[in-house]
Amino acid sequence: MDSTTAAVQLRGVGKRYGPCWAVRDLDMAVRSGEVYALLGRNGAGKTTTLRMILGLARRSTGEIELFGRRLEDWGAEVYRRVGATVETPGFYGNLTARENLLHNLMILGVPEPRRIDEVLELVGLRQAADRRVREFSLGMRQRLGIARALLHEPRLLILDEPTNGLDPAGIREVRELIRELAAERQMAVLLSSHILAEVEQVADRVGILHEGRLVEEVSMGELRDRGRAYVVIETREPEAAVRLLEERLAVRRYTVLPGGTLRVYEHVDRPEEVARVLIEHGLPVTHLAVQRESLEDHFLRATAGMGTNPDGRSGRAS
Ligand SMILES: Nc1ncnc2c1ncn2[C@@H]1O[C@H](COP(=O)(O)OP(=O)(O)OP(=O)(O)O)[C@@H](O)[C@H]1O
Repeated sequence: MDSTTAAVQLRGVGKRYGPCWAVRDLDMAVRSGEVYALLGRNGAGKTTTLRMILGLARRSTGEIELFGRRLEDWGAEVYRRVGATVETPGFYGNLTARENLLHNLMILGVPEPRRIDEVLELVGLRQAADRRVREFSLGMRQRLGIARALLHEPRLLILDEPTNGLDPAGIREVRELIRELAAERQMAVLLSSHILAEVEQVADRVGILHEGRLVEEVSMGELRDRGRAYVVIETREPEAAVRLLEERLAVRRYTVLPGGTLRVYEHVDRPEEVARVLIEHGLPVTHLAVQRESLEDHFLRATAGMGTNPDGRSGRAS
């Protein structure tokens, strides 16, 4: 595999259950050293996508390649390269963490018990190695699940909702672990989540999945560096404000959000000019500031058809 080959590549992948498409026309790729998050509401098709990649669900259309080779052309050895927490069985509560992992090592046919200490260290559970799993908190179990997925040193890690049910400290630990695996071990990490704030902090790239389709792909680096700036204006008379800005400042690119908040994608370097025009004409402005588009903006626009106000009125930016 050369450095440009994706760890996982999907082309036109779809899954139909009866008349309904759970996933449709999905094109995406994850490379080594990259954390890619599939973000979507419940039922968007995230788990179905991960299951197809793992060969747990048969796809209806398209091609999936792992490390440059079609999924069908791989034998069982592909599972030496892939670790996952999708549909994995639970742990034996009356066994210790170490005993559980030893059991998994035997199933995997990896004759290296040393590896258990390494992965427990990696996920921060070394001290708890000899405690019974039934005494573990949810966060510890989640990390133990990731440890199990790492036992055979996979190059691609697939995590379904890895921070589900964790408290803030647990979320941070799992997030740091994921970042470390990608940055320091050059692993490709593909995860699913419905929690925007989480994804924003862990992913390099985010694919927004909505009703089975990938509606937008956002690079977090780009978003941080060059997020599109706009002037946000709150006024009780948004329609009048729009008319004024069109007339006086020749504003063309704007959006009126449901609720009346106005976003103007021009004059971001001169917001005082915008304020002056509105105030001079007696328009009551309660808030005016320059902001940048966040992942939340992208998500809302991509999944809720945001960009037009309830009357469908908007400028070119929407
Ligand atoms: N075995 C199945 N039979 C029929 N429909 C299914 C099956 N599995 C999933 N679906 C449907 O496919 C769609 C996508 O489900 P999927 O579980 O992939 O979504 P998700 O984004 O992972 O959501 P969640 O976070 O709620 O699991 C849903 O409408 C779901 O009802």
